[in-house]
Amino acid sequence: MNNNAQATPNWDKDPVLSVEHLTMRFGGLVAVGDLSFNVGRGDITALIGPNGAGKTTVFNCVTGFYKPTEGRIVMRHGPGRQQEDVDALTDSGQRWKTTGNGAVYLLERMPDHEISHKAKVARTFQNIRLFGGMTVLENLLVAQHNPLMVASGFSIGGILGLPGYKHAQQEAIDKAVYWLEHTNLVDRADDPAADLPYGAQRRLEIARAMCTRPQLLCLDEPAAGLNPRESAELNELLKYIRDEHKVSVLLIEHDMGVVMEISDHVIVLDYGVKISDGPAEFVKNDPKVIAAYLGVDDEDEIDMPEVREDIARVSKDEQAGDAAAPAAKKKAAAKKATSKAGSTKKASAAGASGAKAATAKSSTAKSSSAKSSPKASAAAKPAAAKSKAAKPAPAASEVKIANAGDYPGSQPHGLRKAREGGANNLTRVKGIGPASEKKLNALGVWHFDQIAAWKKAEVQWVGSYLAFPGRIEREEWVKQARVLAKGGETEFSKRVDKGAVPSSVPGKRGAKPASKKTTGKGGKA
Ligand SMILES: Nc1ncnc2c1ncn2[C@@H]1O[C@H](COP(=O)(O)OP(=O)(O)OP(=O)(O)O)[C@@H](O)[C@H]1O
Repeated sequence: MNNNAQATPNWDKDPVLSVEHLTMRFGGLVAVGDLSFNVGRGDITALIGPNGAGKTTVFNCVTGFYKPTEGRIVMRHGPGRQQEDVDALTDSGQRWKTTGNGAVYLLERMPDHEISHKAKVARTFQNIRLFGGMTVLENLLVAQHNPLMVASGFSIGGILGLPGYKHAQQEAIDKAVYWLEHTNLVDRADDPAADLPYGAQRRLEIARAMCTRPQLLCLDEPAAGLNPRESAELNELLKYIRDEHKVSVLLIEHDMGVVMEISDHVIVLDYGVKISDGPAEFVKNDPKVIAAYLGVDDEDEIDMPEVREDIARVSKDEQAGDAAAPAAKKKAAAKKATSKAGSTKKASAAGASGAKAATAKSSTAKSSSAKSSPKASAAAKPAAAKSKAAKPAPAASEVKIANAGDYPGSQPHGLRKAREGGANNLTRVKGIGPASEKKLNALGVWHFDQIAAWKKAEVQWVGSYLAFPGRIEREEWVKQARVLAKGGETEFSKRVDKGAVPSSVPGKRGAKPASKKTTGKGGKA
C-alpha cells in the first residue's frame, strides 16, 4: 500500500498492530527502550537495524515469548484505531474485547498460544523450527491442530469419524495443499521436512504460519541464507500474501534488497531506540539511518543537511577569523604595549594597587606576589603572558551552534580549528563512525581529550545533537577517549588501525589533517 507524503500514512490511520512505549530490560541491559510504532493493516512493514538493535526482542514481546517490562501492544481485528475500545479494554484489566468493528487484543497480557490462536499473530524464527522428522504436509496439518481439535470435539468426533470432523480435516488438507502450491513445495509434500534444501525450509515455515490463518505474519529474517533467485521468489510470495490474502506482514530483515523492494513501511532501530520510521524511500535517504546502519563507502557521499549547515557556519567563522587575525594581532599588540607602559608607570607611582589594576585585564593566573611589590609585579608579567599563550583558544574561538538550546544539557567546548598536529581520528572511538565524526568536527570537537573532558551535561547534549540519546554512555565514548588521549589503544582502535573497520582515516592511528576532507594520511596519536 503506498502512502503519499501529505496524507496520514496507512499505519497511523489503520494500524493492525500498535507497539506503545515498549521497554524490555534484561537485568541492567535495556534491549528495547520506550519504543512506539504502528504496523499498517495490509502493509509489509520491515523492522531493520544493526545486530543487537533489539529487533528480535520486539518480536518476542509481540508474540508473547517475552513479557515486556513496560508498554502496551495492541492488536486489532477490524478497521480503524478503535481507540475507545482499546482504552476501555486497558482499564478493564481483560486481555481482549469484541467491538463493533471486530476485536481488540492487548498482547502484553496474553500467553503466546492465545496470541497465535486468538489474536491471530503467526511467526517464523531466525533459526528454522520445523518438525524435521515429519513430512512437509504433516508440518502444515500440525499447524492446524487447534481447529481440528475443536471440530473433533477434542478427540471423540475424530475417533468416531463424525462428518463435522471429516469436513474440518478435508479443509485442513486443502489449505495445506494450497500453501504448498504457492510456496512451490507441492512436489515435496511427502518428504521429511529436514530433507528440504534451506530455502525450501524457509518457505515451508511461511506456509506453516499461513495455515494458521493469521491477520499478522511476523517473519524473523526470512531471506537469511537465500540465494538471489530464492530471495526474488520470497519477495513475490510476500507480496502475494499481502495483496491476495490481505495479511499484514512484519518482517525483520538484514537483506536491504528485500526490504527496500517490498516494504511499504520501514522502522529502524538502533540500540533499542527508534531512529527512523517512514516509507522505504524516506528511510533509505534518512541521514540518521545512513550514519547508524546503512553505511557509506565514501564520507563525501554523506548528505546531511543539518551537518552541512553547521560545517558551512564553522568554515565561514574560520575564514572570518583568519581574515581578521593579522589586524587583530596588531591591535592587540599596540594595546598591550600601551597597557604595559601605563602599568609600569602606574606601578612605580602607586605601588601594589597600580600593579593589580594593570595586570587584571591580561590574565587570570596572577601571582599574589605581584600585589606585594612593583619589582615582583614586573617579574610576574612575562610569566603571566606565557601562561596565557599556552592556554587553549579563548571563548572567541568557540563554535556556537545556532540551535544549541534545542538540545538538553550543555554544548561542549569546541575549537574552531584542530590544534597543531591535526585532528585525531575520532572514528577510533567505537561508536563514532565517519558521519558522526563529521558532525563532531562541525561542533569544534577534533581531539580525544576534548571528548575525554565531557561531563554528563555535555554527553547528554551531544547524544541529543547526534540523535542517538543514551548511546554515548552505552558505548562509553568518554572512557575510550581517555585511553586514546593518553596514547593508549582499545580493542576497537586496534581494529580501526588495522583497517578492519571503516574509518575516516583507514589503517592510521590518531591524528589526521584538520581539513574537513579526511582523505589524507594520518599522523601519530
Ligand atoms: N534473553 C535475553 N537475555 C539477556 N539479554 C538478551 C536476551 N535477548 C536479547 N538480549 C540482548 O538484547 C539486545 C538486543 O538483542 P536482539 O536479539 O533483540 O537484537 P537483534 O536486533 O534481533 O539482533 P540480530 O540482528 O543480531 O538478531 C542484545 O544486546 C542482546 O544480547
